[in-house]
Amino acid sequence: MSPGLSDLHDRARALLDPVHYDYFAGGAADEVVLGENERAFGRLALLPRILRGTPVRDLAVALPGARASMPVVVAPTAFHRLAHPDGELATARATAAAGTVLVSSMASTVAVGAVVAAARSVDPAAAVWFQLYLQPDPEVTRCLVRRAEDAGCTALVVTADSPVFGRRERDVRNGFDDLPEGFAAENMRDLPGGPPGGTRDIEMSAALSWEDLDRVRASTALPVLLKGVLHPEDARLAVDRGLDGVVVSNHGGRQFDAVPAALDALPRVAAAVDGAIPVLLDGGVRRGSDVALALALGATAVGVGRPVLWGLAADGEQGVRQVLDLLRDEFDHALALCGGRDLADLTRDLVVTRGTPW
Ligand SMILES: Cc1cc2nc3c(=O)[nH]c(=O)nc-3n(C[C@H](O)[C@H](O)[C@H](O)COP(=O)(O)O)c2cc1C
Ligand SMILES: CCCCCCC(=O)C(=O)O
Repeated sequence: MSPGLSDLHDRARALLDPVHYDYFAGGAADEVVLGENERAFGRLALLPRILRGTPVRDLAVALPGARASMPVVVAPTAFHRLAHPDGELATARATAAAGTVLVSSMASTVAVGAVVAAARSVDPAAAVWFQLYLQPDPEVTRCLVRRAEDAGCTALVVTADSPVFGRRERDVRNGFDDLPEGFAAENMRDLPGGPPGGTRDIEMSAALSWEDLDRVRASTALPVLLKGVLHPEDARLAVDRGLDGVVVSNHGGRQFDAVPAALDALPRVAAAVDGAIPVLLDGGVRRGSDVALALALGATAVGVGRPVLWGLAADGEQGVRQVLDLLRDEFDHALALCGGRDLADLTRDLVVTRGTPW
């Protein structure tokens, strides 16, 4: 982690309620995957090309429903008002100012309409995607999709890695199982079957299937991406079923502590997709060189989760700006040192395993 990010992390830890810090920082069970996500980047090295660069590099990338100024988007994370009173509004403004995409969590503490409005107050063309957990009651899912459409979101990201909620032992130890008084998952307010004026719980369901996802695909004209893909066969199914992108992700090590690091799962997923749709990756991205490695292994862009929360907790909108600016500068620097002019120059032949002659 760069000194800039680790400083923000230290400040965030000092400012946050320790129970909320643990919720943000923690992972499932022994937190093996949490650490592996970061260590996986350290096991690989980049093999630069020389004498083929340019002084000004093009970092922009076309994504479903968005053109981003760099291949780094803000991954969906819940409950930003626990990190800072401005919550998701601050994150949305900072992300729009950085010219990239905010994936707004269904478990946001600000309703999606206000999140999009905050982003568009900075840049009228700002792209916000809506992250969705399919709900067992299809009518609730339909309402959430409509809310995202009405808010002006430009894509949906369906998270499918949570048939049940991960065992997060820090949260169990801390007794953190509900939001404090005065905070709510605002997108869940006034939904069918919920209390009038109140919020419904977000439900995880092991009964959901590809057919439920097909129904969402058929119900909207928005691009639909699938998040939580690790098995190449699931990536192939996503292509076959007309999805618009996949996100290789183990939920930041928060769901199942027996899965591979996200980066280690990427090459086979990218091979299975074979360029048919964009492949995003999140989990453990902490440096611009991590972004370059992921792109060289087949990612179209990466998502960052916790670093954004540390920036938000440390310094609100400014802190999130700092995180995104830092990653952009570092990535641009890494691209220059690889002899790259644009993202297409980050190819598989640049990646070697550290510690073994190649
Ligand atoms: C505090 C926290 C809350 C999260 N909430 C969500 C969520 O609401 N929906 C979702 O799909 N993923 C959620 N995630 C997972 C992130 O989208 C992403 O996969 C993960 O944070 C990436 O790893 P990183 O934190 O190492 O960058 C959450 C992650 C964290 C740390
Ligand atoms: C049942 C509450 C759902 C909140 C989801 C947030 C999340 O995905 C996380 O990793 O935490």
